[in-house]
Amino acid sequence: MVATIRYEDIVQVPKALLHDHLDGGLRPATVVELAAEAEHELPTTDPEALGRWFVDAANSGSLERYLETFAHTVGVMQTASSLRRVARECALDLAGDGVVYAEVRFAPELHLERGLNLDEVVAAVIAGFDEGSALAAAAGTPIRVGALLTAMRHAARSQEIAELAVRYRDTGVVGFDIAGAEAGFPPTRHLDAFEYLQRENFHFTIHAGEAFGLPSIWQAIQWCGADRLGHGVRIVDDITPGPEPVLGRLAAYVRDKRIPLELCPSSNVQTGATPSIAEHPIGLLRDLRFRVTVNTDNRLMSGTSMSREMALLVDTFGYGWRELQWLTINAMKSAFIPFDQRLQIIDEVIKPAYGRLLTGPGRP
Ligand SMILES: O=c1[nH]cnc2c1ncn2[C@@H]1O[C@H](CO)[C@@H](O)[C@H]1O
Ligand SMILES: [Zn+2]
Repeated sequence: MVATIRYEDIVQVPKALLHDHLDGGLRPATVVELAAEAEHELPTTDPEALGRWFVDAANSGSLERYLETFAHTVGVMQTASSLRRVARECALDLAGDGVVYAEVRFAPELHLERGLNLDEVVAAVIAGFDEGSALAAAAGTPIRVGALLTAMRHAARSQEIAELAVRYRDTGVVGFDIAGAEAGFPPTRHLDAFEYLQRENFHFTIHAGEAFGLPSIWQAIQWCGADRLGHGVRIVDDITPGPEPVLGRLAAYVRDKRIPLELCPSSNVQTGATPSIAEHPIGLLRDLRFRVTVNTDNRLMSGTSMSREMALLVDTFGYGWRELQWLTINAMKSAFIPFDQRLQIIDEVIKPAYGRLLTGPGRP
């Protein structure tokens, strides 16, 4: 089955992406140019070497050290024009990689160092997504990009960011998230924000079960009411392996309620959440039919793309088009846009394209 899937075909086929950080996806050349404008000092100003530096530095085995690399992206995203450019290029790069639907997240509170206010940050990013999407459509690779506003879990601005997200819900923001170091910063610190979002009938995901285990996932779901789990990969700690794996109560709840797991294979290896792609629990979680999705997390820090993450799964687990379609439909079902719009993308874009690959000449 592996031989029947070519990388170019993976790029062509429509993909949906739910977990991608704006400040983790800059083009290395853009970091270099923006750093020169901002007088921000980089480890190197050669774009190729810089791209390698990000991947090497992020290969630390620790989420905290992985997150240190963001100083060089957030540092050059402090003006409306730089934010707009980065967002425009993000939409274009995702569309060029065959992503038809993306939710891209960023933390407005990290972009206030040079005088922007929170609203200006959000407006600049949304303008960039809109520009990039219009250019992508003109180039024949249409994409829809929604923003998720992230609050940093070690900080104390989550209520404010949640209100900001709701304010922009009809103009490009589709949900809310918390991110940052997980150990020591439980999601319940931000309970007020989550309760506010629930009262507003808004959507949110929570980074949980990446650098910390089951208590974090349990709080995210049972205390905070998360719609989805950012990573959630440590849910396997509640599954006893064997020929007939046994699910604990939390794992059973997550599967029974179809709570989407935003798995990010390459990122999980870099932060030490799993030793290798081959040992990544995505194989087990798929076999057990959890609502698994595959994502990039930070394309710059992982030197990756949606197509590359899928190709890794094809190479490692022998996935074919059927599995890639399942992952894509899972992601689209789990998106934060209205149900009818999700269905439309599934029925009119995703299924026809995979259908052709599943039945085409030489295909299984
Ligand atoms: O995998 C991750 N886990 C937790 N936090 C992350 C991850 N990737 C990025 N960020 C954090 O999210 C902020 C907003 O995008 C980034 O600046 C980074 O600090
Ligand atoms: Zn993330």
